[in-house]
Amino acid sequence: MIAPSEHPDFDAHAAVCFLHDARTGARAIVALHRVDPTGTHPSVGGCRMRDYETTEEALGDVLRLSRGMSSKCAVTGLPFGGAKAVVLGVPKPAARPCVLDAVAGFVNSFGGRFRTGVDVGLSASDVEAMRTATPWMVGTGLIRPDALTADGVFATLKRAVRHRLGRDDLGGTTVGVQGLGKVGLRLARLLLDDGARVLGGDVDRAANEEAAGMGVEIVDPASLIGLDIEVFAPCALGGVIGPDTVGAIRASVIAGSANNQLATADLGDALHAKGIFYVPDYLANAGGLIAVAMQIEGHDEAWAHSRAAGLADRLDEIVATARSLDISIAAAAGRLAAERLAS
Ligand SMILES: NC(=O)c1ccc[n+]([C@@H]2O[C@H](COP(=O)([O-])OP(=O)(O)OC[C@H]3O[C@@H](n4cnc5c(N)ncnc54)[C@H](O)[C@@H]3O)[C@@H](O)[C@H]2O)c1
Repeated sequence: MIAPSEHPDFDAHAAVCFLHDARTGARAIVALHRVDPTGTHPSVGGCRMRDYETTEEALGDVLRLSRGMSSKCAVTGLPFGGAKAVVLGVPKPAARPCVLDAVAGFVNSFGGRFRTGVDVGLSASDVEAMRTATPWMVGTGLIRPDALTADGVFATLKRAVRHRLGRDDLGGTTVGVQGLGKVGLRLARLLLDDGARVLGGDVDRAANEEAAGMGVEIVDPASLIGLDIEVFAPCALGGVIGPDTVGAIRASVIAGSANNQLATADLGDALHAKGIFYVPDYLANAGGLIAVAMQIEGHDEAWAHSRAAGLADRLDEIVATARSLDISIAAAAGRLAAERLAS
């Protein structure tokens, strides 16, 4: 396997640590992209569990996701460093508690400099189980991160619709939600309540059934990106907008919760050239981070709700920069994040 520093997604990460637990066979990687040198603020990011095909694939995922967390902290003005954990392989149910225990011990070894919580493949009950082995699990406060993530996506999606389509409410707007998990399902509910027509799809049949019961029109999730919809909301996994798919997009707005939606950073400019209003994923989905900040810093619920709603105002600032410099929204957000990280 190549050294982390030679991986194309390595971005001068502060630390990349590997777990290989001999007792359980558990394997995990923690990447700390940026750390607070004063030790005042921890580095934060969720813990993802997936069946990666190779260790390199998992390494690339954790390097990109932790960098995205730093961008998220920067654009939201939160003082944490970006980090992430990935667990390599979904264990059989009988082995799951032991693997979670080993991963929790790994998290513990960072002594609080790394805080983590739920991400794809981990449930709230998994996080509760890990809390028995480490006090550094987050997202267990009064507001669930996935709920606030959906609220933030909804707020930025609506603002993007105002910018691009000139509408203040979603009545009659057609939105396609790809992935109907914790975030996608709640987002679908918010969209329906606002009058949108919601098409959605998930690879999981139970998720589709639950969404259909709410009024979502179920379609093949892979086809969603090319459908004649006005808004595309990717809420499954990353890389959904790639060089091969960008040409097929007919939506005018893209706003969703999935991390790393663009397979490569230059696709933000390609979307802009097509007249597509792309809300940078690390802004749209920053609600989860706000829920975590609320818990770490001891804020109240009103603070968290107002910060999540305020993501739409952050989008306005980014749009103003993009217009004044005649660059894409993705490029303007990238500049803002880079400037804040540098300072
Ligand atoms: N939960 C949070 O607080 C949070 C915060 C920020 C970003 N995100 C990101 O948002 C996305 C969704 O998070 P979540 O918490 O809802 O996860 P989740 O695991 O609850 O839901 C993901 C859903 O996507 C489905 N899926 C997987 N592959 C798919 C495919 N190819 N096509 C369609 N559906 C597919 C899964 O079956 C699942 O139902 C992830 O990318 C996650 O990293 C989540």
